Amino acid sequence: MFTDTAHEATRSLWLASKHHPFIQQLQAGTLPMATFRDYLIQDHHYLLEFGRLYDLAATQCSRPDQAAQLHANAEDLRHGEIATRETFFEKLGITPAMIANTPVAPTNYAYTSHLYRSLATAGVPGAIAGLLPCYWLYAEIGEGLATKDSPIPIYQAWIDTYTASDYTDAMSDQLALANAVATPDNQAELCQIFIRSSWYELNFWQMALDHEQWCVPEPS
Ligand SMILES: Cc1ncc(C[n+]2csc(CCO)c2C)c(N)n1
Repeated sequence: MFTDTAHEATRSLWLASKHHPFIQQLQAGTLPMATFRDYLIQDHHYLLEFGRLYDLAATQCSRPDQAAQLHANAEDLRHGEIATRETFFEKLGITPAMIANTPVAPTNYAYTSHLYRSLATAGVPGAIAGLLPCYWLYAEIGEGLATKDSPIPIYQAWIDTYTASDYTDAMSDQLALANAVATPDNQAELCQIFIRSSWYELNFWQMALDHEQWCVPEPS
């Protein structure tokens, strides 16, 4: 099955994400709040692209049932993760202007560009394969973090998002969708896309930890 092969191929990358200092410090409560804030702002930009890509993939999908699932995923994302993050922004005093004035960091830009490229080069199955690690890796990270509470309530609230049962239940639908669009002909390409997304996931933690910036301001 595609998802088994892809999971096996990314074992060490996922382990590196699960053990990344960002995650360890989040659980220990030692992650600087400025780093968490930066992560949330970058991730907001990321999640908006994620939703757009689901909608775009849905418009290109020839199977009505799969198109409906992709649209539903986009809606669930907006009502779920994106809405939850709004409450974090309120608690932390992060305003829409602050978000709008923060440029998308290089790794974030490259990651979301990879997702669009996957749709462009490998069609709807490519987009689904590219988006799958985002869902699945966070579920596994949440599972790993569930053993011990973080002493910082907002860090624990972040962790709780990915251990909630409605989130983990939705996982099986995502896995089924990925296996439904994988074929003997596209499986190797989908696996490469999945691996690259997993690699970007790892780099995304490091981007937040480093407060990654462009060397010169973005052209406007
Ligand atoms: C860099 C990054 N990767 C993955 C996720 C997690 N995530 C993104 S979309 C989605 C599905 C619906 O919520 C999930 C779980 C994130 N937040 N940021």
